[in-house]
Amino acid sequence: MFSLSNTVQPQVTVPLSHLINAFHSPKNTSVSVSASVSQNQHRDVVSEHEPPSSEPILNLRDLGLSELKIGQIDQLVDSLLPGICKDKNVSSHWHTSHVSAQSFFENKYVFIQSRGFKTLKSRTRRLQSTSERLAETQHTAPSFVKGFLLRDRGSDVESLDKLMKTKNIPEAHQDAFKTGFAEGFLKAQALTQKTNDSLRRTRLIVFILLVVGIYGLLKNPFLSVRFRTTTGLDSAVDPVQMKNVTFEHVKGVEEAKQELQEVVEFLKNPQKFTVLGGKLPKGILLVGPPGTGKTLLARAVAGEADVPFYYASGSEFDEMFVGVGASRIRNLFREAKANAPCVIFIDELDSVGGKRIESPMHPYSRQTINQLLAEMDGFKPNEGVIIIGATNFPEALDNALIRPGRFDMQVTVPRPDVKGRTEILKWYLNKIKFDQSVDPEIIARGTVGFSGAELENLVNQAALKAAVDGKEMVTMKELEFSKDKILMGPERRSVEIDNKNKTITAYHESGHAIIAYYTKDAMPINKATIMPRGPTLGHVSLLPENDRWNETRAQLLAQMDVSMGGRVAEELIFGADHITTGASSDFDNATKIAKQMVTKFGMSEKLGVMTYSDTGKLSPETQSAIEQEIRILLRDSYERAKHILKTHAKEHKNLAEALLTYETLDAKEIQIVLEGKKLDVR
Ligand SMILES: Nc1ncnc2c1ncn2[C@@H]1O[C@H](COP(=O)(O)OP(=O)(O)OP(=O)(O)O)[C@@H](O)[C@H]1O
Ligand SMILES: [Zn+2]
Repeated sequence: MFSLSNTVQPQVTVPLSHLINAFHSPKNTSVSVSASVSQNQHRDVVSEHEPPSSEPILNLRDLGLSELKIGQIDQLVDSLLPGICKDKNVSSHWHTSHVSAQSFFENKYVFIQSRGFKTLKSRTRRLQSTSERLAETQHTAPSFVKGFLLRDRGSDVESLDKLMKTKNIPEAHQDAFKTGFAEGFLKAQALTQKTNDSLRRTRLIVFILLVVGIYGLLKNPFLSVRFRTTTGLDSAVDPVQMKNVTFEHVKGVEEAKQELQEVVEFLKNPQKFTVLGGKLPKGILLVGPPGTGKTLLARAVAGEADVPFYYASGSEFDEMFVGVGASRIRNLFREAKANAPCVIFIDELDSVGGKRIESPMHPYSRQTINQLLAEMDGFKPNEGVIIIGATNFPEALDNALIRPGRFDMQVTVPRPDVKGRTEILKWYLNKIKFDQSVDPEIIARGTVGFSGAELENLVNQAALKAAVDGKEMVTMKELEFSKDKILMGPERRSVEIDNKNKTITAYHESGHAIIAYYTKDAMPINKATIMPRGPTLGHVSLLPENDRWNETRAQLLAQMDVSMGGRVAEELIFGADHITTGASSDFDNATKIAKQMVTKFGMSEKLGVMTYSDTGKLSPETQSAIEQEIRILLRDSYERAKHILKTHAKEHKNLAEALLTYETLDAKEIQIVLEGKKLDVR
């Protein structure tokens, strides 16, 4: 994802995960972590902050830890912050962390700092433990640079976050909002020609970066790790051979794995595959929320096929210098083609291939995206290069990218359901010591909406908690503790669905399902779920038995009835005063059908077999006759749905309860519940 701090205040930025990698280094004899948060006395965006403190606050050895696991650093920072912040507002929900660590790495003092927006994105990046990312952005910084960096001010996160809160911006759009905000901010600055502090600072930092970059280049030959700056001066690419990462390591995303299996076959033997007539996309788009394992899956594809894996992050292509993004892409593909078969993975594809490219913030991204397109067009399918892109927002992608011959295959990587969550928890629990009290399934039930990365974090935090408390093993208590902690953390609020809402959703979705089940002409149910996905809290999906070319009047009415089922359920179960806004798209749906029946399909007796295309040209009488008909159709549909739900009140309740327990039910399971039989506990 687009990272604001990179662009407004270009600087050495290292995700926390790199810190953690540094900690894992065997040469690491002593590590200290210090954390501070910028204190906010802002009135507008360009607020002034206290310079972050740089004294180490805590010594890892004091904690008796020799190394930090992924996620533990977060907890450390979390628990340190309240002590540092005098300002209660900041300490209760910190949004930016400024963490610095000094570690003995390659016999040099390494200064690592991480800062920037604590978006969901940056959070998951922090959770990542990939060694290639370490290689990408690690810096050796001489002490004079260190001094500069330490004196640098904090960012403007608090004010932005507050603004987003007051404007009620949904989580999914927050990054875009921040981008827009920053763009507006920069534009305004350009307009008023005010060379203020921040701009001067930016220049200073660009200069420092250049120095650091050159320094890094000079140092390169002597180091086993490549040091790359965010300036992109060093645009070399190294493949990362991920031994040992296979599909076995990715839990709870069975469907995605199945879809990718064919890609693995292809990579194992591209020529043979194409001779046999196999046809494969060049590009595969992995679509899903942050931390669901997209990177892991891509890596597993390479691992399964035992081919090189090239990693690039779209946000790195965000350029300040002309043509660097484009030339990086060129280098990347040149390398990859020379080592085919292989996998090129582009994380955060939306930040290089997004639609919002004509902007002062991204003056050169057009070039970058064009280069990417040219490269993708420039090799034949049997050359054995597979490009896997990952994005959280497929809608934000430039259309040119998703045309045939480019990223023309989409694989969804959803948040895991209760079964998937259990598997993921078990997987990570097996890496630590835990006692018999631990029941992964109970934790899984209580973590609706958690991604794989968050579940991993949960287990690690529990392990840290146990260590800090001097316990030998993790028990259920620590797991519950870290679950609650993550749930109550500032970032999870939107995903934490309280029981009341969950119950309403369960009855709402069961309402749809019951109508579908007991209406003769409705499509068969595919599955029902109360897993939140995107903006929805749950959904019921239906499957037409075969492709429908024509639909009968009865089928259309049945579809309307099914749509009505959600709201009717809410009204019957919770009372007319407690109906929710959750049914509005259901009504849209039903209204659309009713309207088409009347104005297009000639299915209204009153208006006859005539089509009414341009409603603007109709007489007021005809207009109101149409509206009247639509209203009647909708009202009748509502009544039919009500009748069915009243008749099957018992089944409705059973189904809602089953959904509350299992979250997702497939067609067969729904049938079992509705026939009054007991579901096997999975
Ligand atoms: N399904 C999963 N099974 C096992 N581990 C997982 C799973 N999903 C996430 N993880 C853990 O979380 C880490 C981060 O996940 P990963 O980087 O693959 O997510 P992502 O979907 O690529 O996120 P982003 O969109 O932020 O790039 C992984 O390295 C792994 O340790
Ligand atoms: Zn609904």
